[in-house]
Amino acid sequence: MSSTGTHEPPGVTLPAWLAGPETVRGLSQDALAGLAERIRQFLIDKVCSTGGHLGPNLGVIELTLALHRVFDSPRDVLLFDTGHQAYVHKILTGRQDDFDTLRQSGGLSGYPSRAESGHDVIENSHASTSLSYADGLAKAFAVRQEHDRRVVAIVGDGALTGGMCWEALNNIGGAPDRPVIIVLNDNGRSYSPTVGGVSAHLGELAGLAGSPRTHLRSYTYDTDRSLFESLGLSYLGPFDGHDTLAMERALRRAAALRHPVVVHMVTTKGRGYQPAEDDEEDCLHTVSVVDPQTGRPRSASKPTWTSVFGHEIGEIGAERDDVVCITAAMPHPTGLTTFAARFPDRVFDVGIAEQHAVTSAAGLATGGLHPVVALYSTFLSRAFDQVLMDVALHRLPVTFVLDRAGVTGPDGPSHHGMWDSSILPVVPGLRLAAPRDPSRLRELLREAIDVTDGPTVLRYPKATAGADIAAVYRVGECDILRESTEGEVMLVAVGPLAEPCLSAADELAGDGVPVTVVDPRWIAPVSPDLVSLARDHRLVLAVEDTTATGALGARLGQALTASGSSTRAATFALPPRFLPHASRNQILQAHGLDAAGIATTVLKRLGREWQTTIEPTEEVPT
Ligand SMILES: Cc1ncc(C[n+]2csc(CCOP(=O)(O)OP(=O)(O)O)c2C)c(N)n1
Ligand SMILES: CC(=O)[C@@H](O)[C@H](O)COP(=O)(O)O
Ligand SMILES: [Mg+2]
Repeated sequence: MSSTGTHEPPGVTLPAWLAGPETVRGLSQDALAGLAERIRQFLIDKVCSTGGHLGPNLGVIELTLALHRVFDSPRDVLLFDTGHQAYVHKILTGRQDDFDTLRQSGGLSGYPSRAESGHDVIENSHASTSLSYADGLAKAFAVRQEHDRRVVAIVGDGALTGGMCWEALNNIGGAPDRPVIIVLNDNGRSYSPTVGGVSAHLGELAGLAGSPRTHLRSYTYDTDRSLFESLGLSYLGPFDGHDTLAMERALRRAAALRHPVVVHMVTTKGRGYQPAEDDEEDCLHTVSVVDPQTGRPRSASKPTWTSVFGHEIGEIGAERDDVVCITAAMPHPTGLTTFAARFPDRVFDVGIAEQHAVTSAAGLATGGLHPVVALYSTFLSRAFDQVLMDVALHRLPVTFVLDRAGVTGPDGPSHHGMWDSSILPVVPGLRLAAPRDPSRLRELLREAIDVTDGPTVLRYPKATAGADIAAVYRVGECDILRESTEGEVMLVAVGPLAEPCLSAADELAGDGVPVTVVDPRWIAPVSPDLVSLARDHRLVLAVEDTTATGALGARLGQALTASGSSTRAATFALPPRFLPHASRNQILQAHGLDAAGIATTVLKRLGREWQTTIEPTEEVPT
């Protein structure tokens, strides 16, 4: 019985015989259509219960069936770009029974996973990589003389706005005898409608420039040259991406060419599920646990770090007409919707193109503006050189706002934003801040946009934004959140981990261990005030939601040693390895970054094996 008193329909099941790709190759067209519809209902039922990428996967049901009927995975290699649209591929490769565990600790990954299946290749969820993998695999098969193996990349129109795709196309098009089959899944959207000249060109090819590609113009590719043909590839299409038979014929034609080829499939994101098709924002790109009747969350969401940023940048935009914003195809997920609505001429969506976003921001700053580049932490990694050389070398005032910093959770190892705090501090002149609460986010954002001689960075997690935590007093840039006069232990609380650090300090005080808790606010470069505060303590532990390698604790230890201090400083952070998916709190607890774990670690570091009275929660596989 559901909370609304109605009877929830029994879970949708799939035929038990659907155990591998070979099981769909003999189906009649009618049976295929029936199976596609059952898969559609299965996805709606399961993903509304677990959360995940609903819209993208509903749009590739018929396409994935056609792929597995024409190609012989895993001998032929199917490469899913970004990988968020590989649920149907997982169903067709024997994993239908695991969907109740989707994106959960120890359960099915939301992306391809080599550990799950030999049919899976690209694990990372970072867009625009599939064509480069395809280029490399095609070269490998040529060198190894495995000429019967086909390389098939499935790339979205959004991913195709990423620069790596064009670097790969340059190579693929330059090798006419090295076949690569590129299946373009064109639904006209990234999250929002895909932007730029590439999208407009695809719209022309599909016959409907600039609008959702729901109908096809008859297009004979011989008459007009597509961009792809200009690069040396063949182009087939456009085809109806929901007509399995038409796509099978197209894919067989493509394979028979024995030449690099783009097969243009026009699909509808969220196909067959009205709440997704009607969702203007992003066609239910990613859903939390939602009501399958409406596609909407069952309970109201609480203010998040993203929403705090989104409101404040809107206020700043009204005060500072030199502030402009850049997004890499993610205006809503990064909180820029309000700013875009209020200042439509001062927000730029550059497509899934983070490297370009950063250097375009350098151009904006050179032109006298103060750009704010809003990205997910994990995606900034691919634009490190642009931050270092195009922004910092020129001492340009660009502010980066990194959402999803630290442990993200269900999206797994390629999404945890656990590298920025170690990579960015090597950039000369760059200043990195980690707000502990909404008030500090607003305060630090304003401090950042007031910096005129170099890059500034803010980082915060994918989480609800907790209550404000007042400082007892401030020393330079550092906030003293709790003071102990005995100078035994100092916790350096980085960002939102201030809250568990204070809880741990309360527990330790009860164990007779006095603890000072300091929030540095700016975590790079290391503040002299922080070094001075640390020198007055015997043990200093920096508690950080990031990889331990090169984190603040390590840099603080270096500074203390350089100052001749005997104070021991250490980092207490995540292990320097890829962490599998689970919830954010499960992962933080599993690595001791909750109050119980922090208290226990302090006692161990002090050589006192006392157990705290806070019971650590259950262990989860890490
Ligand atoms: C480098 C990078 N930047 C941003 C993202 C976030 N992201 C995930 S899916 C997506 C949109 C992908 O659009 P498309 O390739 O057209 O696939 P669709 O969802 O339409 O099937 C974006 C921007 C990402 N995964 N990788
Ligand atoms: C595949 C991808 O990169 C995004 O769709 C991501 O999964 C979204 O993450 P959030 O749900 O945290 O916005
Ligand atoms: Mg798309």
